[in-house]
Order: sequence, then structure tokens, then C-alpha cells
Amino acid sequence: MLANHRFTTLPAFSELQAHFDTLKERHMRDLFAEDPERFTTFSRRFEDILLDFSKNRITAETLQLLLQLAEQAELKSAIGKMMSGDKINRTEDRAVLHVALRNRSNTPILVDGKDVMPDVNDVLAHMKSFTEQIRSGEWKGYTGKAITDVVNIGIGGSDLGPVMVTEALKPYADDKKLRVHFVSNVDGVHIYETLQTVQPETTLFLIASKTFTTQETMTNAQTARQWFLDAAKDEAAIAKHFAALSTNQKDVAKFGIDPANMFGFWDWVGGRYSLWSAIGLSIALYVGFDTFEELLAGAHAMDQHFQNTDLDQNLPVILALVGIWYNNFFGAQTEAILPYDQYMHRFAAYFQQGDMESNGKSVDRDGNPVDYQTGPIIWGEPGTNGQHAFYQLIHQGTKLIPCDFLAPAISQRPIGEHHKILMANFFAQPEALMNGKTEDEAGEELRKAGKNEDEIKALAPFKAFSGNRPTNSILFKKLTPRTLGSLIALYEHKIFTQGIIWDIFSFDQWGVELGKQLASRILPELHDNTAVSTHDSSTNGLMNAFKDMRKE
Ligand SMILES: O=P(O)(O)OC[C@H]1O[C@@H](O)[C@H](O)[C@@H](O)[C@@H]1O
Repeated sequence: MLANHRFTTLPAFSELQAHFDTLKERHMRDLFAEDPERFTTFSRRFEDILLDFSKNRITAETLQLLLQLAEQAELKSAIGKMMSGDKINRTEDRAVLHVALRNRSNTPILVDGKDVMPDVNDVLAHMKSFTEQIRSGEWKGYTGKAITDVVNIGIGGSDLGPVMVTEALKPYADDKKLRVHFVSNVDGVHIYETLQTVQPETTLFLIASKTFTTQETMTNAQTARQWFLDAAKDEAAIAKHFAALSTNQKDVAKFGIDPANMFGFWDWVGGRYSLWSAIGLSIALYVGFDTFEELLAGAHAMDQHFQNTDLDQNLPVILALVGIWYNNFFGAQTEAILPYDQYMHRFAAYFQQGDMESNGKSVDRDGNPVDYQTGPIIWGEPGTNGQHAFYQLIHQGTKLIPCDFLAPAISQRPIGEHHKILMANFFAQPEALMNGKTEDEAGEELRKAGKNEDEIKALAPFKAFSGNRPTNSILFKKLTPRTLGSLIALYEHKIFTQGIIWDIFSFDQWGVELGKQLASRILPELHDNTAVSTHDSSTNGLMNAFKDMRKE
């Protein structure tokens, strides 16, 4: 069981508040000028990953106090509890063991007295042999042809991780053994467009759903099944073309999927932490099993770093603490994740679920409403695209938006000057955000450009940048499977750390249920043209307008 504490009554919290008052007006430009060692003091390395957090509104004292906050929240003990299979997801009475899925050292991890590792390894072995059969062409479809396309049907955690990773590791699929497609939205457009691009006889469908009851996924799966049977005309052919990634054996069997094609996982794998499990089968099929294992190994290495490294050297802990500093003291509402790597273009979307579904909570572990801010709004797009879209607000808007900049030193696709140009922007943006530009500096530039003093006076306020806008820079050598695994685990453990300090449960997601309940109540009401009057006037009005619009 996790110990409870009141976040705002931890001794370090009030010390941080007092400290904040002394620091809030200070400019990072001055902090850099005062300390030539600032980069060394506020950067850390893990394998090929460098975290520079020196461009934050912190001093050595801030970091010390934040580390005390983590200690007072008993973070170390909480990490130990997660790693050893304690049921820390109390509202669902479950352990939280995505770390077991990538536990390459194979040390036993017990849940209810039973080591989970043999089952984990069995499923990995099953995934491996299946992957090899499909990729080698040994596995044949119902007409005797090899599989060329894999369609993963899943949503949320059963979609976002595989989508993000297959995009990120595209260079590792250069052998072009298989194409992968992802269908998530219940909007029929999604499955329609996907099915336009594949052939029944050479397509493998992966029905990815932890519960195997998710409405969107089951609807898409039934449509895919019907489309397939329309061509194959034989239910026996399903065994060659459908596999299930799920914890729900019973419903998988009911759907008609051969039990030999079911890849299981367990209730201690959270949906948004499941890409390491059987849910990652599309990844393994796309990049090959060895590459998938490297991804797991990278995450495992970060797990060990998180568990065994002192808090002040611990990358996930530092990221978490810096986030708390802005969230709870500066009042920042959002955080941007900005990868300068086109292959990572779904990374922010992935952690939108990872972070917001985990820490979007307003009740503490005692069940009391919190009187402080918890999880931030996560958003972001790859650089440099964002620079030409929303960075204006980050530079000159009224909101404080802490940003994480991520980039590889070595491009997967070195072409001409592209990577150096990309990286020049990666270095320039955090520098600009930190330094800003004073009105005097802006005026000087205008003077040099030939403007007169009246024009300078009129224009300089618009051309000035306040600066003092915080960023973390995460520079890594190359986006290898290992590094990607480590980066994902880095953010996962950041989320865990924040949840522990905020005294909330990060591994349930009750907030998604109400909308689901209402949708299932509304669905039957859409089946005929009868006017609806059972809801509020807005919902009734909208539903009735919908029915009217469809009459013509
Ligand atoms: O894998 P399943 O059971 O189909 O669930 C998909 C998603 O369903 C959502 O409702 C949950 O909030 C997510 O956490 C989950 O990943």
C-alpha cells in the first residue's frame, strides 16, 4: 500500500513557497550570468541521453527543496512498491507492472505470491515465433499467399503506443517485410479508408483490446470480420487472418478467434502502459522481434536507473520535480513536448494519454478533493513545424508554458544540410525562450535597420521578448530502439513520480466511464425518428436536429 500524505502539508512544500517568492522575479539570464557552471550543475546523463535542465527558473536551493519534497512523499519506497508488485492501483485492486513486461534481467516479480515472469516470457516467446512465421512468409493466408499487411484495430492504449513506436522506428522496417495500418476511430471512415488499401487474402487483423469490450474496437473488428468473410466465404479462414491481443479469453473465443492466435496479458498492465505487452505485436511484426526486444531493453535500463539512482541524479525524478515547480508554484497549466525528429511525430500524442489519463485526478489517495493542481495539460507537435504555428504564444503570450525539446544528434536519414538546420533550430528556440530580447535590444536592431526614433519607439514594444521561459533539452545520440525505449520509460516514470508526490492514484481512469455510459444510453434513442425528451434541452435539441437533418 502506498503511504498517504497531504501534498501541501509536506514541510518542503511551504519552504518551496517561501523560496518561490524570492525567485519568481529573477531572470534566467542573470542566473546564467552569475554561474558559468550552470550547465554542468543542471544537466544529467543516462547512457546516450543528455538532459539539460539548466534553462529553468531554478537555483541549487530550488532543486534541493524539490528533492526534499520527493523524499518526504516517500518516493523511494513507492518506487520499490511498484517494482515489487504491490497493489498500488488501489481503486482497481491491481499491481502496476509494466516494468515486468520489459524485465530483461528476469528477476522474479511476485503478484499474490506468484512470479509473473514465466507468463511474461511465455507470451514473448509466442510473439516471437508468430512474428517470425509472418515476417518470413511461412504463415500463409487462406489462398496460400503470405501476409503483406497488418491492420491493428484498437483505441487509446491499444493504439497510441504501437502507432507512436512504429512511426518512430520506421527506419528499422526498411526491409519492408510488412505494411502496418492502425484503425482506432469508430467513425466508419477510418476502417473504410484502411480497407481500401489492403486485400483480404494477404491481411492480418490484430484485434487489440485489453478488455475486448471497447465499443469502438469491437465495432471496427466486426466490420473487418464481415469484410473478410465477404471475400473468404469460410469462417475457418479467420484463424489465418485474425489474432487477438487481450486479457479477456472468453470474449476472444466468442468472437471466433483461434485460441492459438490469442496473445494474452494481465490486469496489472495499464492500457496506456501496454505497448510493452502483447499490445506491441504490431511493433514486433513491423520491425522484427529483435528490434522489439531492444526497445524493451532500453526501457528496462531506464527502470533500473529510476529504481537504483539517487534522486538528484535520477532523470525521471528531475523531470517530474521541475514539472511540479511550474505546475504548483508558477501556476503553469500546460506542458509542451516538442520532438525535433519527424519520426517522433506522435510522441506528444502518446503522452497526452500517458500523462493526462494517469494524473488527471482531483481526489487524493484518501478520497478527499485536492486543493492544489495535479496533472498538466500535455500537448505538442514536432519541431520545426510548431515554430511556424504556435510558438508565437510560447514566446510572447501571457501564459507560461514549460517545454521539453527532444532531438537526436545523429539523424536516421542524413541528407545534405537538413539535420544541421533542424538542430540549429533546436538550439536556438530554448536559447531565445530563455534570454528573450529587451526593448533596448529590439530598438538597437531597428536603429541598425534604418528606422527613425519615432518608429523605434512605436515598434520596439512589439519586437521585445520577455524571455525567462523555461525549457528542458533532451539530446540523445540517435533514435535507436533502445533509446526510444528509455525515453518512453523516462516519461512514464516522470508521471509516476508526480502522481506519488501529488498523492493521487495514477493508474486508474474512472473519468472515462461517464461518457461511455451516456453514449450507450443514447445509442438506442438514435434508432428511430421519435423525438427525444429525456435529456437536458441542449442534448434533446441536438439529437432532434440530428434526426431532422437525416430525414431529407
Ligand atoms: O484496450 P481496451 O480495453 O480496448 O481499452 C482501450 C482504452 O479504453 C479507454 O476507455 C481507456 O480509458 C484507455 O485507458 C484504454 O487504453
